Amino acid sequence: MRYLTAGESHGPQLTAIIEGVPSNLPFSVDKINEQLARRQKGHGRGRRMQIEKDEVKVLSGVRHGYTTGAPITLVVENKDWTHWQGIMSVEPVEGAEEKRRVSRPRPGHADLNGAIKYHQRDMRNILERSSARETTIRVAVGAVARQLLEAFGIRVGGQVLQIGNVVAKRIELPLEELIARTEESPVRCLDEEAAPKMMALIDQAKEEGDSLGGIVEVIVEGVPIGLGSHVQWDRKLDGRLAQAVMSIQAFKGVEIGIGFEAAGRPGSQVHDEILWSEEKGYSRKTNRAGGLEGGMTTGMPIVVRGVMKPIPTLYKPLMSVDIDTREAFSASIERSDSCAVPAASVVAEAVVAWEIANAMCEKFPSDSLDDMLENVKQYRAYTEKF
Ligand SMILES: Cc1cc2nc3c(=O)[nH]c(=O)nc-3n(C[C@H](O)[C@H](O)[C@H](O)COP(=O)(O)O)c2cc1C
Ligand SMILES: C=C(O[C@@H]1CC(C(=O)O)=C[C@@H](OP(=O)(O)O)[C@H]1O)C(=O)O
Repeated sequence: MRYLTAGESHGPQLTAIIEGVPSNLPFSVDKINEQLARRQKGHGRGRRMQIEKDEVKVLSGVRHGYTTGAPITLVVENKDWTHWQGIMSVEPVEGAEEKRRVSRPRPGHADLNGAIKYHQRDMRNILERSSARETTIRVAVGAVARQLLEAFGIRVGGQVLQIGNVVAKRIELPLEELIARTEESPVRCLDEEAAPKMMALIDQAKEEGDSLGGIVEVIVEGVPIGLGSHVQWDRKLDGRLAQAVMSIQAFKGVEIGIGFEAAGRPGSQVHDEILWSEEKGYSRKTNRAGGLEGGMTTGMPIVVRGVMKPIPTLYKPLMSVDIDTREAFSASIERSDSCAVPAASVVAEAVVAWEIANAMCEKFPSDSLDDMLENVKQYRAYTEKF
């Protein structure tokens, strides 16, 4: 499978075309909207989230509730566009190019590098596309991937493990329960002591005109052994997951399993001993590898974490240089999120779901769900007996 997204933050809509989704997959628009709504929640978001109410339109590739195998087109409209029509107009509009022109690059954003690279003197032409508004449509794409994974009993959940300097206890629960409980938390955190502290810290940062980042974790359960491959660098599933998570706006680090902690531990406390039983076949005593060895799934839960930097737009302004005058200025802003870690955890789940669904389609014949179900069933029986 593959997909592309298009659309600007304040343009009329975001669009994705997904190619290669197996035919005959039961397809629910409501399930996509559920994921879009999850992404819009979370303590610390700015005024834009009060304007938007993200809902998907499906324009192709689905008929009478099932995929047909043809490319699927997803669209989410930007409600804010009504306020930006002239400024974002495709056709020239008199005077509009000067209105909301951006000549002052924001530190921590794509503005300056993009302007230089693409020969733009109005940095709006960069920021409109680099904005994390684009994560909306990636969550919609991920929601399609989730529906494919569901057909094989593969579930994806996640939690927030850190916001600013508040570190949560990592609580292990059956995945269904974890998914239900994180929905109840405005910061998507299961640690009941840490969650209120995270919220208070976000409020404090907002008051002080500052911003916060954090750590999110994604867990995938029910994956067969052997997705991905050790034979070529770009087929290694751990590498592909890292790229997917790192591609989320503001993500600066990724780890799988115990990740960075492995550096300080002796090997005896890193590697997972192999077990075999009549009922389960092969498994691991522990899951420090986070479900991946040699670029392939081990059949244990996949555990991926990502670090999000603090939001770069600050009400407490940082210094920059105006590209017209080359004079220093201190940035002024109208609105921004103070913390988007809870929202980003939903985005991380979506991009991970996509990579796993894609790996499933590579491993098994995937023109139709019928082919795929049959093959996965046979393969699972084979791995249990191996
Ligand atoms: C869900 C989400 C919401 C974000 N909201 C904002 C925001 O309101 N203001 C802002 O300056 N950056 C925001 N960002 C981060 C920027 O989009 C990102 O830092 C920027 O595009 C530069 O890219 P880089 O940090 O990946 O290098 C958000 C990121 C995510 C994932
Ligand atoms: C719109 C979304 O996030 C936006 C991401 C973003 C950025 O610079 O990345 C900046 C803000 O947009 P605006 O400048 O319009 O207030 C966020 O609201 C969204 O998540 O749907």
